[in-house]
Amino acid sequence: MVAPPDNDVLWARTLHFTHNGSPALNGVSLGVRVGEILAVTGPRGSGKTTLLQCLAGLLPTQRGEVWFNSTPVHTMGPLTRERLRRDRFGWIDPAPLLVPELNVWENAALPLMLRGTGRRRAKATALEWLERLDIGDCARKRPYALVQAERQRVAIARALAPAPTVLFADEPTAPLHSADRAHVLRTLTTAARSHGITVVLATDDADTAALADRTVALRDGRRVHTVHLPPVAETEGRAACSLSV
Ligand SMILES: Nc1ncnc2c1ncn2[C@@H]1O[C@H](COP(=O)(O)OP(=O)(O)OP(=O)(O)O)[C@@H](O)[C@H]1O
Repeated sequence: MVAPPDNDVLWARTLHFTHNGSPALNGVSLGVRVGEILAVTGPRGSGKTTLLQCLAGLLPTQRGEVWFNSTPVHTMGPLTRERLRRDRFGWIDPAPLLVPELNVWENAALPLMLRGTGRRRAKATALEWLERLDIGDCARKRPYALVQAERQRVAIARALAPAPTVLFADEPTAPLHSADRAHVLRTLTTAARSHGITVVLATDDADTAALADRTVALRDGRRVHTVHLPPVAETEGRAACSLSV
């Protein structure tokens, strides 16, 4: 086993993953640098969610290696992976999963309290994040009283509140209206940059990927190389458009 480069917080080598016989990842290798926002793009079914779940230790590695800060994740047992996720990682699902019995601030404060932060401090931090995501007014409501887009903001606040080392965001703005999307994404990326949080973001939306520092594209469980065209002057762009038409 060769340890990953020092400036990579996460590193995967030739990852393969099969869901009940159906292949999802087919030899994916990648490194995620400390503090970067990395977009994982690709069409539906290309393996984005599976890749994030393997990197986050949610799925056990079947073949290949995953390293976090020079520690092998692929050799960890379920309990060690669970502790790693609790203490170092944050996760945002495409649909918000909140605890129905807890109110909004309690939901947002939950990961902090699970890490051992006292209730008062956890509440104050959760409230700050809820304010940043424009959902502070709902702090005492229960999840059922919120619309889906508000619940997703709570889920994002909950993921950011403990300032995880790595935040995995799987289509985090999927339930939001396009008007809300840009604001929530900008809040997420600004917060990540100011707190030095590394973000791995799965998306099939080009506008969302454009906010990342770097993009890794998947197709049928493999990495594919994308060509980045240099920006062209508006007139040249128009000429190219009309030519292609
Ligand atoms: N629990 C599962 N059981 C069986 N097959 C699965 C399961 N999860 C994913 N797959 C299959 O694995 C492949 C990769 O799925 P994955 O969800 O990782 O891709 P994705 O790019 O995130 O797609 P989407 O954008 O639809 O979530 C697909 O063919 C999918 O049908």
